[in-house]
Amino acid sequence: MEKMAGKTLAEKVWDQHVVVRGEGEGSARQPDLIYIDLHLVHEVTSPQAFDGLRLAGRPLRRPDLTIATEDHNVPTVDIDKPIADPVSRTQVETLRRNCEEFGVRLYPMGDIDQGIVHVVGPQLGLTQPGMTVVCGDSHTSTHGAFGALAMGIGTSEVEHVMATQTLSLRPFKTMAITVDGELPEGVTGKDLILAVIAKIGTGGGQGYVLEYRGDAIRKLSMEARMTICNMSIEAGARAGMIAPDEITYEYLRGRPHAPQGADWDAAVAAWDALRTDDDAVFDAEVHIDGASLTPFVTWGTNPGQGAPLGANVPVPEQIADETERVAAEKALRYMDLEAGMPLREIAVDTVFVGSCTNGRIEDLRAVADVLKGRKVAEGVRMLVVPGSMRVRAQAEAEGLGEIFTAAGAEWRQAGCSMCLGMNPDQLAPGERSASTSNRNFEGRQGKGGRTHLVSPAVAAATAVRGKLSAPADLD
Ligand SMILES: CC(C)[C@H](C(=O)O)[C@@H](O)C(=O)O
Ligand code: SF4
Repeated sequence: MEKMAGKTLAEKVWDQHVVVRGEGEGSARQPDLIYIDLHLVHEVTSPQAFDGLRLAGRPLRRPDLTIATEDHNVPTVDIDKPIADPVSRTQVETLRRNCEEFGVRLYPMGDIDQGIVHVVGPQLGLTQPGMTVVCGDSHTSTHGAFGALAMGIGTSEVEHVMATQTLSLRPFKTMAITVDGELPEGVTGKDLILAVIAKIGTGGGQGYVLEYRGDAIRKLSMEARMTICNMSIEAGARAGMIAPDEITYEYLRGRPHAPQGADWDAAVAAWDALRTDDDAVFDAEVHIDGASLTPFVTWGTNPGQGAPLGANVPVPEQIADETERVAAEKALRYMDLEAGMPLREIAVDTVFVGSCTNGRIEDLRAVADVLKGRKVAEGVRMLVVPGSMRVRAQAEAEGLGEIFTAAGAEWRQAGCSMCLGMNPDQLAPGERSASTSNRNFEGRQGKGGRTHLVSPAVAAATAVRGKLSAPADLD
């Protein structure tokens, strides 16, 4: 980052936030102290941090830049009743007490602004281009879709940010992921990011901030951009970013926390200047031909074990790399899949639409488009879970809720839900899902559960056919 050439988007945002530059050069350079513009908080990773402040007798440095919501542990039905599970109830009650004591704005269950932390920030216009955003949550990378430098942090760092509004961070490397050409019809941001992770691997982004660029990215909606940045962490990256443009501004304009009037114009001028300079040099570059992509699904137990829906489950003996071969064998055993079988023949018993990856309004519209006039296959349970209560309200206003219910899906309240097994929405041992979430690790959606990561359109078509499918596979 000491280059004389132009700067990348990530470097510009970083430079604008350096409070104290670390001493030394090159690999010996000490971390920089970075100012944090927005700190998002949820019930899972905040209790110890608040305890730490309390023990040290310190106040929260900037309550006005801190915002909390309840998401991981909340049930998505009967939310007017006390949470039945004692662990979840304690988590949520602790967050409420802490927020009250330290003066943090909190969106509790039942509030119109409650929802998954990474859906709530953008929807309120809290997440803005050029900001540094942190949260004790790995999928904070979502906010990079706005041209923010957004990173997941650990609990001790959460405490540091609470106490000082700064964070000690090591400089990163930069990687450009350029997607040129036009995405074929039916290919979404989710398919694109699953293909990227399959290509570079779950460790491919380690130490890097990824910048997604190219024609195909420029044409994507904010929702799709968020899906892509969200899963940067699944490639091991520190963050993912997309330069702000008219689509970003259109999304932000008029949101409750977006700048207004003359402030808006000044903000847009500053945001325009954040783009990567033409002469900037990335530490690594990856190119993807957007036109070559098709709907993409995972067959294994990490997000990099994916393939085009039209392909077959891999045959481990044919995988040259030994580590990958052993991983594939293990994954197929856990997933109970036959090597070489067509992915389209994999039958599921559960379909989950939701999460911070794909629980936004555009995702729900895509699902409704497929489900309209159709039925969820017999024996398949389908959950549609909005990422926030506002997303739910909008979906209701657009008549989507009725479409889901008429098709036989369960239309729920907002939360992380079946993305992870921290609330009542879980897979039973041996159950198999098509899920729009971001992680397919062993037991992620419930002990012994098996997960195939898919796009919302594929999730909906799979619900109708009962086997992994794209909308084009339906009559
Ligand atoms: C609970 C939280 C710490 C975790 C994360 O950091 O990502 C969760 O959101 C997840 O998706 O696994
Ligand atoms: S929806 Fe899933 S990935 Fe996103 S914050 Fe919640 S648990 Fe983590």
